[in-house]
Amino acid sequence: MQAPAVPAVQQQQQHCPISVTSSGSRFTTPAVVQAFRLSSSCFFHSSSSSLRILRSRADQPLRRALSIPHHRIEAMASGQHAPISESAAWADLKQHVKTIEGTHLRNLMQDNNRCEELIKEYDGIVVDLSRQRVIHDTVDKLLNLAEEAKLKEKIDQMFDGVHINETENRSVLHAALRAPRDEVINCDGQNVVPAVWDVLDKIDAFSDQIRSGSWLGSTGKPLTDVVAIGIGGSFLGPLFVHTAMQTEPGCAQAAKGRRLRFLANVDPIDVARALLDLNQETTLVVIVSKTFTTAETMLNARTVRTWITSALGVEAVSKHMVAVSTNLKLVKEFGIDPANAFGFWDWVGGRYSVCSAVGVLPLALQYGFSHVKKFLQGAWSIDDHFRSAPLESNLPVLLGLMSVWNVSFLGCPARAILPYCQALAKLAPHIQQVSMESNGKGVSLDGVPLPFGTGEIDFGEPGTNGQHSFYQLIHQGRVIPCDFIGIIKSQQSVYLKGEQVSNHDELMCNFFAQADALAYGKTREELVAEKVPEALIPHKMFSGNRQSLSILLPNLTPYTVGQLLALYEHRVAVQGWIWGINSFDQWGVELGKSLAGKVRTQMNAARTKTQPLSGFNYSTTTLLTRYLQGKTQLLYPDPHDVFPSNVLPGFEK
Ligand SMILES: O=P(O)(O)OC[C@H]1O[C@](O)(CO)[C@@H](O)[C@@H]1O
Repeated sequence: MQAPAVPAVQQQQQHCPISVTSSGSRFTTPAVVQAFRLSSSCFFHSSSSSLRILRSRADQPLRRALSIPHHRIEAMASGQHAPISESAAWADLKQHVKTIEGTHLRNLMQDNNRCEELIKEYDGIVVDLSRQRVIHDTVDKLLNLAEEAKLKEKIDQMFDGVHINETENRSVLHAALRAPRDEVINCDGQNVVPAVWDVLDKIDAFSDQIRSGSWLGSTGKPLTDVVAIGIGGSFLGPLFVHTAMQTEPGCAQAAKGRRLRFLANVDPIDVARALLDLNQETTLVVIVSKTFTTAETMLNARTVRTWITSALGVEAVSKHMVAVSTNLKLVKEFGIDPANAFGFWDWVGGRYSVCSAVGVLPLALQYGFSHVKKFLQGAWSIDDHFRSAPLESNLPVLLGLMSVWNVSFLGCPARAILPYCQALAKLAPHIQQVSMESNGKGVSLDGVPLPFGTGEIDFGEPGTNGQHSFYQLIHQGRVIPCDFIGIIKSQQSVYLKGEQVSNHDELMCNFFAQADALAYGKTREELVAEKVPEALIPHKMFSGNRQSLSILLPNLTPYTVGQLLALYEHRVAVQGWIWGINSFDQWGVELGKSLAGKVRTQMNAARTKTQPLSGFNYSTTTLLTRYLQGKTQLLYPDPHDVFPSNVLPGFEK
């Protein structure tokens, strides 16, 4: 039998005699290699003498033996950090995977002490982590990883207004948006809380004027309908909260006679849908854009402005259009009175902006400010917990660590968000942006390519709808860690005579059943005992051992919606901090945007001057040509100011 090949690095370790002397210490191979490797985390993060050794000429055999590239050593010397995957805590968890692979949730769930330890509670929220593939040691090791990543320091830095969004040189202070009036949160030496409350007070007064009818449209009618134009973070968060509040009895009562619509997509179909059956005279338009430059939002804003002015005249803009932005200069240039603009700050990331005027204004217009204030209070309850609770009982921290465990160690790149509550139908799309735009990164904060994947693929649907859709794959196909979210007291109650349980209880029976079905599965023995025909047994077997976690809320009110939001926001940040990435920038969305600009220029030239396309590859040229040759509803070069009325009801010339 042939001897197994010795890896190159190992050969170097075996054959290359290394002797490095520094500060009176003598290092020899293989002990030195081993020691350096084992203590890699502290070595990488702090040991300047180790770095000196590695940078010196004499270190070269050691450098080769450790297989540390030259650029990495220079990077470390200039203050860059090694990826967390090179730390001892990470290696320990990698090792620990083997232990976990020898367990099954069916057995782990028998251990009541373990389960008790993994069920956490804070301010009415119960988080059950017992169906995660973890044992006591796993949590300890994950907490070591958190320490290695300096998680507590990162949390403190966020609340202290440090510019942790380094690539944009900004603080990350969305928590300040929901801070009580008397809280002090500094950014660049200034307490931002008073400025936050100035805007909230302005929204309170303005929304009250609109809702009470003391602010009237240009023809003297009350403004009962609101169209909020915005995309991405300027849309998904507000839509999530609106959907969650819509059926809550107090909110529904407060919204009587009012409509709130969102217009996000630049697709004219979305314009038609958003404006369907609306009357310009009774409609208030809120343009929501942090930058006020987003192409889709600005075209939609111009389109809807045309819809308003074509019916009511240019003067109507001051009564029918307001804006939310950090770019008040562009708001003014668009023609909106600065008095009708609601500002926020560059330390609020778009996907974290629902608690700024981005969400608060449209929601206050629909439900009244008092309800929205409770939503902010709920979010702050979690903020306060996040910044002060010890890591081992800190809900967002534990949730984040479980996700890192699943993604980076158990090899599960996706996560399903499964609220058993129709009012949370827009939670998954919102968290999809919060999570995937934040953590879908390829390089560390230092700009070094990461040797592991970050982020996860988030998707979800409310139960039980999802059960009749993609759960098949979750039960018998791929392993997708699931978040089950249940509500104790439903927003609506229905209990029919003669039924075994109320409608909400029926829903929740599924919530409880699914988590155990995934954890336990179904064995061959059980199927045999049920006398299932042999040929069907493989098809009816469930491997089980599929991890999930459950979040149980006492009810779904504005307050708990706020809690849920903050829980997810901070969980995503925790994951990013562990992975060592910047969760608060989003450079990855830029390339597509600029290429669309190139297509736009050529499309205009082709349509108006019949100029041939140039600079595109064969495939794009072929499809673009086919598109340009095809039938279109609109004629160039003779643009209409409005769309034909059959396409867009309300666009009558
Ligand atoms: O609010 P804005 O500036 O219009 O940006 C909208 C969205 O576009 C993005 O910049 C990128 O898609 C998001 O981060 C942001 O929420």
